[in-house]
Amino acid sequence: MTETLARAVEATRRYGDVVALDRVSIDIRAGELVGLLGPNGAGKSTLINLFAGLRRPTSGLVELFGGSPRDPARRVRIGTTPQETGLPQALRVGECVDFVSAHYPSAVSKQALLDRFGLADLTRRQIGGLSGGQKRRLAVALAFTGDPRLVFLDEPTTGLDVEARRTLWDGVRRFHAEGGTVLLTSHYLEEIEALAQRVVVIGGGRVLADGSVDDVRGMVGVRRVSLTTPAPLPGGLPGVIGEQREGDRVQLLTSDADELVRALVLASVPFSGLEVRQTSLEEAFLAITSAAGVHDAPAA
Ligand SMILES: Nc1ncnc2c1ncn2[C@@H]1O[C@H](COP(=O)(O)OP(=O)(O)OP(=O)(O)O)[C@@H](O)[C@H]1O
Repeated sequence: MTETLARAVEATRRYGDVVALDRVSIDIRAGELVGLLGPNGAGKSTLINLFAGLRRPTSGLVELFGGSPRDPARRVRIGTTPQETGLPQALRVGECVDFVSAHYPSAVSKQALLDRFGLADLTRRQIGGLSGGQKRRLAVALAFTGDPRLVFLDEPTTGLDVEARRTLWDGVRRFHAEGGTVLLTSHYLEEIEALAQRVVVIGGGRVLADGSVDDVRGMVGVRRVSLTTPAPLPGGLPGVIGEQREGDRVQLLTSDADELVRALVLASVPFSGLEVRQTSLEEAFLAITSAAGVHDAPAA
């Protein structure tokens, strides 16, 4: 059986009256690339902090490599990039990598690391002079310095332009292809779809869905039915949970596409250009979180 690298069993974390995580159970197995998806305040960072040994659960169990996440011998085998990082402004990029490498028994090659994250040209630049996106890429690269088995990335590409985001994705994919395990949070659904094999949807401190990208889409079973009609649509169409019209083009989100199309035909709605397709992960995500009464929408 595949080894479990990180595990939460019925883990709850409170901050005063706030229940940030509510009896969460999840296993992260060796070789997985898991996307953690959820609206603001869902508990994503709290879960990473528990796994990384930065916080303790109020109740329940959290394990890293089969033991306490607070044990330095275990923590040295993980890499993390928190949501916000403070880098030493006066150091050069290369010096910063050397500084972080010195904390690990087996650091990766500096050149290879900087190449992998598109930072090789910046080795001699002072960190204070880097752009926001360059600093973010460095912060993410530093998570990989100590040759970790497991990496936690909390919104790794926030604030990056499309090209920088893709460079970073390539770096993460390479690590994963070489056997590394990754748990990443993201508000970019495109990112989760591009990188993750497994998606855990979390909302209001609870796990709402856990499966492949396709499973999560399928779980809500929502389909998008598009058609062109000049006529107004009759009321009470089966399973419709959303409707948008632009001119004569109508988009319907429905939980039962077959019944909906039958009803349109029976009502003699004059339509053309019928299309039925799977929803995006974003639509599935919104359906899951709204069904669970989690109202915060994900940031764009
Ligand atoms: N140190 C803290 N003290 C008090 N409340 C906290 C603390 N850290 C987190 N919380 C609360 O716990 C809940 C979960 O926060 P968390 O940061 O884990 O969510 P998140 O899913 O990472 O959100 P975001 O997407 O906005 O980063 C929120 O209600 C937050 O306000």
